[in-house]
Amino acid sequence: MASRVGNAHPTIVFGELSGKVVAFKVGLLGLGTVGTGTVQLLQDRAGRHSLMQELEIYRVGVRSLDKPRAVNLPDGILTTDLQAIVSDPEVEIVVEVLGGLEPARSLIMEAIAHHKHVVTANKAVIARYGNEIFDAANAAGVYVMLEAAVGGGIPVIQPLKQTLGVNRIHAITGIVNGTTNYILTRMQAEGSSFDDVLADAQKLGYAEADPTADVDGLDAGDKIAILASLAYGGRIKLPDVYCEGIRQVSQTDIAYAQKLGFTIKLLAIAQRETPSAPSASSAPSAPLLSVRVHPTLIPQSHPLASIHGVYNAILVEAEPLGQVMFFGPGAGAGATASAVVSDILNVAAVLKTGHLETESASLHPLLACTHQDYCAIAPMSELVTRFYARFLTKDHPGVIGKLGTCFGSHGVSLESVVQTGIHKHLAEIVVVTHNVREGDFHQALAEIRQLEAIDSIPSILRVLEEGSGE
Ligand SMILES: NC(=O)C1=CN([C@@H]2O[C@H](COP(=O)(O)OP(=O)(O)OC[C@H]3O[C@@H](n4cnc5c(N)ncnc54)[C@H](OP(=O)(O)O)[C@@H]3O)[C@@H](O)[C@H]2O)C=CC1
Ligand SMILES: N[C@@H](CC=O)C(=O)O
Ligand code: NA
Repeated sequence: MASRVGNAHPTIVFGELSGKVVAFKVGLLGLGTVGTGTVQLLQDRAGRHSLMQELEIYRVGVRSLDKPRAVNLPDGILTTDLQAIVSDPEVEIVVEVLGGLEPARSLIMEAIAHHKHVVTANKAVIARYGNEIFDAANAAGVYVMLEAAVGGGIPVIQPLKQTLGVNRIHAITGIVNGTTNYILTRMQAEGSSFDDVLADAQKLGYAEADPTADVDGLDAGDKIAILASLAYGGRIKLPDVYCEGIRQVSQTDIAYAQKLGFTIKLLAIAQRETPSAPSASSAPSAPLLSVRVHPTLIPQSHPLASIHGVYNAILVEAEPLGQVMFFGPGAGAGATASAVVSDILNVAAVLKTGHLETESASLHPLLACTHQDYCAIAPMSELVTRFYARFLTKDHPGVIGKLGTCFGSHGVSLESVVQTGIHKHLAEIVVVTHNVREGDFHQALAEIRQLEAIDSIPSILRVLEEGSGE
């Protein structure tokens, strides 16, 4: 019998024993969109990596045994006792695809306590409880893998941990939420209403159980926190991540953006605010980061402007590599299952080497997450970006001049000013600024709001800063 680090339970033997292939037993928690895709992939192995032959779906935990399922499982596999799965001595790898915070978090912690390796697609849990989960996993000598948690099927977590690890990352700019990209794409292409398109995204299995997480930018916030943590080698406090969703993006702004040569995307951005070259002291200091999610006007020529529908893309700017963009389906059963099963395979591959079987074994440094320190996040007021703002004003002579004066007195320089006509006795004026400190822009707006001629400011959106990723 093989034994693993610190495992109090009798353990299964990996690989071949007396000529008989012994499988890695997988305990799957959840059989919804991603769980079903995972089972389908594990049951259809021909033509895929040969190590998949050694993965066995041992138990599948669900809420209801009566629900019709799209997959056939042998009797006795399906159970509502998820607790029993994470503590079963036979189970080697626990796959958590339940979603939500609880019981997902507790089950992951319990699986780790029972020395199971964990594969999860749950960015909400990892972004909030990554600290306790990775501390526990490192202490227990087990892996927690999360490729499916960001960008669905797109390989981006493993590249950040491995192939990109030798680079200094300047910025990550991503479309990382399939639901909102699908909504924005259809609103822009067809003029469809927000609510109708959201309902379609839910039917297609893209949206979270509570789609608020998608629409309000929180899902993208969780994902960029995870990416930033990997790229900058430190933990991220989730409340420091600024999140603004797409509810306020209107057809009017979509039309203006198009006229001005932009497209509107929900971007998740992590970038260094301090120079990336180390100082003469050579001691690596934690970089000051900007980590944020907001709808953004991006030039139609930008590589992210052509990412449509449920597709995601993550543009990484790195030194010495330069720009690299990861692109692919960011949600959906098959795509996400591809990431889940590749994580299972990675764990199985390490286990097959027998690497963890001795007491002195340590986790593979390119698969484990071992950060201890926190990254410093700059306040949004310090962000330097461009802005788009739409004003409704009384049709008085000299209004544009007054707007210009207020902006000018706060150092806000305007790139363009457009007035298209009168709506219900009000003039509509749209301005796009050059790069400006966000705090200065808001001070100018506070002054503008006091102007007698201003009726309202229905939209304020950020515009991708000049020189960013183009
Ligand atoms: N959908 C997607 O495209 C993607 C999803 N993800 C992530 O994957 C995870 C799963 O998402 P998805 O498959 O869409 O979710 P679903 O809602 O489709 O499926 C959830 C599954 O978990 C089971 N479940 C939920 N809560 C419990 C509980 N308390 N006890 C027992 N079983 C429970 C459900 O059981 P039952 O079937 O009996 O109701 C269901 O099988 C989430 O973390 C999500 O963020 C990541 C990338 C893409
Ligand atoms: N709800 C998420 C699913 C994948 O993470 C999305 O729409 O991107
Ligand atoms: Na991924």
